[in-house]
Amino acid sequence: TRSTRPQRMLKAVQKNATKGSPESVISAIDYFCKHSEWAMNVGDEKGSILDSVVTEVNPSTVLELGTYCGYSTVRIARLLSPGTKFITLEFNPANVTVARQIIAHAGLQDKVTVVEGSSGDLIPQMKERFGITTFDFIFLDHWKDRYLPDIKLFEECGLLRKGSVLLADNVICPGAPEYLEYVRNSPRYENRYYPAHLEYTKVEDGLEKSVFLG
Ligand SMILES: Cc1cc(-c2n[nH]c(CCNC(=O)c3cc(-c4ccc(F)cc4)cc(O)c3O)n2)ccn1
Ligand SMILES: [Mg+2]
Repeated sequence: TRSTRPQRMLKAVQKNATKGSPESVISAIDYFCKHSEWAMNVGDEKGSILDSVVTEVNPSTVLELGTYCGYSTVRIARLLSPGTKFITLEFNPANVTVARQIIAHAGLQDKVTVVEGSSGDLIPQMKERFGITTFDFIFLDHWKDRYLPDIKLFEECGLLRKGSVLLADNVICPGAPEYLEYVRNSPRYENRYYPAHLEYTKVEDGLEKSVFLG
């Protein structure tokens, strides 16, 4: 049967990227998405903003929602200090398989744990299953209608501390209007919007950074 887009992306990484080089994996995926097939990776423009925020926060605990093929997972993991606890959640089991192979090609398999499942089920399990107390950095890049319920879940589960940084992809396209309204009207968050474009296109999109004030 016909291969899937993530499987074709993995083949492109295995063919074109140097094993053990995160930068070459990132470049190979961006090349594939620009010249072969569009795919919903955060991309190079928004990826550079992600890089700058991760570097600024220098987190000890990281959660990514929405692994997809592991592109942003590789971008984040390559910047983390040794000993950082990094967990990424992916709903689609076929994508989990592809992501683990792309992350391994980058040589970053020991830096991150890829967990299959839905955010609503897994967030309440973070403390008991992974020994997390709070997250220093959270990258929201999963189903856009889950951004709002999941930030409320983080608050309810006591997974945020004063200074925790949340960075949300796609707040314009596909959009997360209820999430934006919540964080921008809540006295408990300090927000900054980073204008950009939908990955590999000229369509308007952006990232919203929200710092939890406790
Ligand atoms: C509930 C739950 C869910 C998950 C989960 N795992 N994997 C994902 C991926 C979600 N990502 C997207 O849907 C997404 C879509 C577009 C897009 C698509 C089509 C267009 F025309 C324009 C833009 C662009 C993007 O940048 C995106 O990130 N979610 C993991 C855990 N729990
Ligand atoms: Mg996204």
